[in-house]
Amino acid sequence: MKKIVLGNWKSLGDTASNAVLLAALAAHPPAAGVEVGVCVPFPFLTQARAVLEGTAIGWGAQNVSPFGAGAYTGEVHAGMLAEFGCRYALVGHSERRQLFAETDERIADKIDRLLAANVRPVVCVGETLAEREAGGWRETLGRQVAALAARLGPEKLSRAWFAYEPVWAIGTGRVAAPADIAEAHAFLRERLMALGVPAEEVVILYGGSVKADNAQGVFAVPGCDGALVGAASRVVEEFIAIVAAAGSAVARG
Ligand SMILES: O=C(CO)COP(=O)(O)O
Repeated sequence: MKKIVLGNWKSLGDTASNAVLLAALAAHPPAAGVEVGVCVPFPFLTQARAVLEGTAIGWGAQNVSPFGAGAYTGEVHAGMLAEFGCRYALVGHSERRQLFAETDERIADKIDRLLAANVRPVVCVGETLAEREAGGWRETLGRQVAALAARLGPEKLSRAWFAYEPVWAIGTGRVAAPADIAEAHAFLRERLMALGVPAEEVVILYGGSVKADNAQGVFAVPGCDGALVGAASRVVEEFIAIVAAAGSAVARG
């Protein structure tokens, strides 16, 4: 069993604080069976690569253009991410869906572009608090993955990773209960398989207020392949402790 820990730096950081964080990560290689990466703002890709190249730790972006190269002012296309050595790119984060009106169709196009450039899409899905309270979380997750499948088909979908990120748990300190994570992951896995993705290809992380003190619990959830960590990924001791917790989970089997 393998565990994945990805940091999402969001729109945070500066060259000086990144240098401290990246050096600490490079000095703490993950245990066998743990894959670690950081998704950084575009201007810091060069810095991340300079420190992490040659280590086991990968780097990536938090967004990508739904278009290729061309007259798309302000956009960064998948080929550029590939050139900068990105192993991953987040797609469809709830902050982008909510604040930048990203649609499932746009998200599908981004996934398509990333796959063509050999950059792993990490697709974020998750329900809002209102949807959970109304008992509609299954409908939201089902709609989100079905829309992607309709545009991409199962083969492409099987090459993406997913992150279950309930919107109400992001940046709130309110981590989802292990039972809720297990239930949502099982539901997503079953849906993806029903859409034609082979069981062994399904990778689902959990994201939402993962910290050093709850990471063990998250990694122990059946069917949870790892964590997508926001705020705590910007705190050296926190992120290193989360990576260590993933190592303990792998060792426990
Ligand atoms: O959005 C997230 C990761 O993509 C989670 O953010 P927090 O860990 O800060 O809640």
